[in-house]
Amino acid sequence: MQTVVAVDIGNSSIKLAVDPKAVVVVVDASLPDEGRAQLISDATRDVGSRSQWLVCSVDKVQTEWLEAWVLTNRPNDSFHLVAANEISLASHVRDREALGRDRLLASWYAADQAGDGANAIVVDAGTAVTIDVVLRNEHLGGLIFPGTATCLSAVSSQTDALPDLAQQPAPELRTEVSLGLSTEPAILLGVHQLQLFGIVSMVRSLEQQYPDAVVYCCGGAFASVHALLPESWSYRQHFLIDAIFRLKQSL
Ligand SMILES: Nc1ncnc2c1ncn2[C@@H]1O[C@H](COP(=O)(O)OP(=O)(O)OP(=O)(O)O)[C@@H](O)[C@H]1O
Ligand SMILES: CC(C)(CO)[C@@H](O)C(=O)NCCC(=O)O
Repeated sequence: MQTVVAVDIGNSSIKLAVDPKAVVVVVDASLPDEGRAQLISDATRDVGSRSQWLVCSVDKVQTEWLEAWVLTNRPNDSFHLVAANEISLASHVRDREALGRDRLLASWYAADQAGDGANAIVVDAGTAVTIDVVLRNEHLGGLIFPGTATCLSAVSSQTDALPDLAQQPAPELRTEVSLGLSTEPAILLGVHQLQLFGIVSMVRSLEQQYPDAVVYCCGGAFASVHALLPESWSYRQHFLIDAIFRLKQSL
């Protein structure tokens, strides 16, 4: 059987897996070309030729780079970019092509996982955070706002005194709001708690409006805080990768 390499290209990382049960390899998009190429080459070393790369992307430059890498290094493979019309979920958004492919795919998969036409809310906390609502198998629309690292860089570039802490590790968070005792912890706690508590309160409001919605959370920013999410929410670290393997079954 043909191997599928599932690839999720975001603005901060390329994630790929060669099997639904395989470890997902996360390649930092800011690495130099050789570094990214090495990680991708290692991850696909044992994959047979004539594999199909099934790619969901929101970053054109990374996509063109990866496609060129596959063409040069694995010329017998095929490279398929998931198109909006391959995702069978109606959406109320005005321009379906402009809707992030990751949002459309995650919404379709959330509805699939919730099952039986159940309502779903999907939160993807990456470079940008997105929250999308699916009601009775229709995507209603969503929200987009800057993610943690994006906020940390922005608050530094827009001020004179604040350092850029985008590369700093996440502080330990609790269910109550904690205070910082100097500038750096004040910024880190402020931004990380803004993300966590902002997401929780907006999604709780959506849950009131759309009762019985199943909530799915994914994206890099949940890596260190998913234990603090409401218990009924489902944290699925690599939701988009799972969605690509599921989509393959319906193509
Ligand atoms: N261990 C961590 N703890 C907290 N936040 C993290 C951690 N690792 C990554 N992040 C955050 O997650 C972001 C990257 O997440 P991810 O790789 O899911 O983004 P992406 O899919 O490339 O972005 P997008 O889909 O928005 O284009 C980083 O910008 C950073 O804010
Ligand atoms: C918001 C991001 C960056 C999140 O990955 C992506 O979904 C995107 O580039 N969206 C395009 C705009 C939109 O979804 O309306």
